[in-house]
Amino acid sequence: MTNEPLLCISGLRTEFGPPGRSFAAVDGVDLSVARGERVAVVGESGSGKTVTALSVLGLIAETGRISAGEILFEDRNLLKLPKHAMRKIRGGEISMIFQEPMTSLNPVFTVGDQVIEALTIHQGLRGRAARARAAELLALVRVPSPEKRIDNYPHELSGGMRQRVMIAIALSSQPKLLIADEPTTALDVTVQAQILKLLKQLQEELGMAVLLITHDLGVVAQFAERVIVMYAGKIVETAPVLDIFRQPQHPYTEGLLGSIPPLHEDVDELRAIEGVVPPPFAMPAGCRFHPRCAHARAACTERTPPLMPFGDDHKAACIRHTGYGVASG
Ligand SMILES: Nc1ncnc2c1ncn2[C@@H]1O[C@H](COP(=O)(O)OP(=O)(O)OP(=O)(O)O)[C@@H](O)[C@H]1O
Repeated sequence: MTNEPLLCISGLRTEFGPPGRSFAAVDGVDLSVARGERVAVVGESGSGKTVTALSVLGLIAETGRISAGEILFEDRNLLKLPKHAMRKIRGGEISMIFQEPMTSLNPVFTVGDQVIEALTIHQGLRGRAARARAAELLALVRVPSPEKRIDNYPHELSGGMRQRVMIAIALSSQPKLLIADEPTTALDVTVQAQILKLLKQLQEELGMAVLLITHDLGVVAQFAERVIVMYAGKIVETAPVLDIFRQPQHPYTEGLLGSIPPLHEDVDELRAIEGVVPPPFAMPAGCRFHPRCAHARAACTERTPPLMPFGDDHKAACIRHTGYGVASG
């Protein structure tokens, strides 16, 4: 990994709903990914992880819009690019994989056809050269007997194999950044671990950066170098992966850690955080986590805490450690 930024998001605000009655699903997010870095964005359902990723990819639904912020990819501001230039970057320099490989693959074409189609679009490859490269890509993602598997239809493959094919398609353009949104959630635990291991190996072999989105801190531990914790449309903590597990600073991060099942213990009940993420149209004032937070005081209901430093590359948006004194924003 180098420290040179590849993706740099600042002040991102993404809204949905009609003008005048819109609400922000992502509100003031600053996030960067360095070349060759593995970053995970973690948070419960509804915290704005997917909307952040879709904002980068220029794939926000028509009912939504990016109303503030900048998204720099290398030296290009993606929010200012013409549509055709953005289409070239998406699936090209920035690739993505999603949760459900069965719905992403077309059931009426062989997996080979689908890898070849991606190679034709992004690399201009056709015919025998495209087929040979498709087989190479299947081998790269460790699909056994790629020469045979290339002629299989998606339903002839297991869920894990289908996700490998999706990864092969995503890699066909030799992306600089791979965005993986819950790539292992639909898979059983053993296959999940294999896919995460594969993604990590590929990231190291190919040197691309990976932004992985997950609600699962177990996945974060297996994969990430740096972690971004999101809650209710905002980043509440960001730190190197070990710091997140050893010295979490935000009560929300502590809550997420409390809901990981211990590896070698039988537990009757996981300590999930009580309550749910508020919907974007009903955000509480002040710290958005305060209604669910055991440490909340009056100050927490009044002002939104900014991200404050807690050591090298470690920031959290909580005023608990300041004696509830420092709050701005
Ligand atoms: N097209 C849309 N129209 C209206 N609201 C939306 C739209 N897409 C997302 N939202 C809202 O934005 C908020 C953030 O959603 P997002 O999908 O980013 O959360 P997430 O953290 O990725 O959770 P999940 O893991 O469930 O996808 C949610 O409250 C969601 O309902």
